[in-house]
Amino acid sequence: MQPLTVAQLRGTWASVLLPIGTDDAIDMARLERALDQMLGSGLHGIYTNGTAGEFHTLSDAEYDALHELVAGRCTDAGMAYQLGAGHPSGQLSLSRIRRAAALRPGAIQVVLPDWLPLRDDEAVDALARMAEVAGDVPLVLYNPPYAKTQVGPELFARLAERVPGLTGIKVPGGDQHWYARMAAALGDRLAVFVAGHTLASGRRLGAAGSYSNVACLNPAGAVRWYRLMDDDPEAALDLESRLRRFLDRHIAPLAAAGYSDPALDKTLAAVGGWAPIGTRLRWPYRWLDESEVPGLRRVARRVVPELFEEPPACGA
Ligand SMILES: N[C@@H](CC=O)C(=O)O
Repeated sequence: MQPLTVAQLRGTWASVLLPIGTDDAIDMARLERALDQMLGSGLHGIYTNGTAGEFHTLSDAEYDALHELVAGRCTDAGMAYQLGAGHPSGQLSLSRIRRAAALRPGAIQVVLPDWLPLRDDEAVDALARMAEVAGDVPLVLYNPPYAKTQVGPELFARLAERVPGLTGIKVPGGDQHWYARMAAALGDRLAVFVAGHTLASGRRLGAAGSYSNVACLNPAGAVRWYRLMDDDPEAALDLESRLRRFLDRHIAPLAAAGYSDPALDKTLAAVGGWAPIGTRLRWPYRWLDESEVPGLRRVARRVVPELFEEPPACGA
């Protein structure tokens, strides 16, 4: 596909989640079924290899097989796609960026080298080299709260200035002061993507879109909510506050109990029940037992029914 410009980088993007078998291998048949659902859901795009996509567990062979599959299916369906090439080792990232770029995604998501925190000049150097390897495919810098190098508005601005190939960032977001600092530092030089469940309020403050946990819950529902943000902003904000209540009361305690982000995102997908992904994670991470899902689903369907207009495709 064509490289995505800052202005084109918008909307609700859904993570490819990996169905994992009891042998710890990726179940490609179930993955195909999940892709079928995602490709028919009206998403702005699909991406791979976020934390939710368990990028930190993939061998090179799995990385290549997954990316050939996703790039091929998206191209055939006319769906926009981004490929993740993050890796805690900068050297291994460069190799993944090179292979991802050959599959012509709209952008490549990267993380900064992550074993040791980087000085600002090292972060600039890392991203500049990644952009050089990506060639004409733009980069989106993924900087989650657990990244060793935390990038603030001023460093994002410096990265945008020094690395023209950087078009977007994927960050948790923040309060109105955070958005004001980001706007002052960046202007409209980068597309800012924030946490999915904050998108209705975030778009009002300048967010361009989300790599969305709401799309984990229900891809088609997340798209309907995005449209509601334009058609009826007050109703979209009301949905956001109910969604935050559900997450605060029912998902945040799982995080507090030590479940990882992919465990939470896969739990959301199981609650949505739109594809046979399952809650299982790859070794050594713990996942929520599927027996917990029906109770969570009952609550979610009561609190945010708009996200579940169609019946679940599969049961948990
Ligand atoms: N943080 C996520 C977004 C989905 O929940 C990711 O790993 O991409």
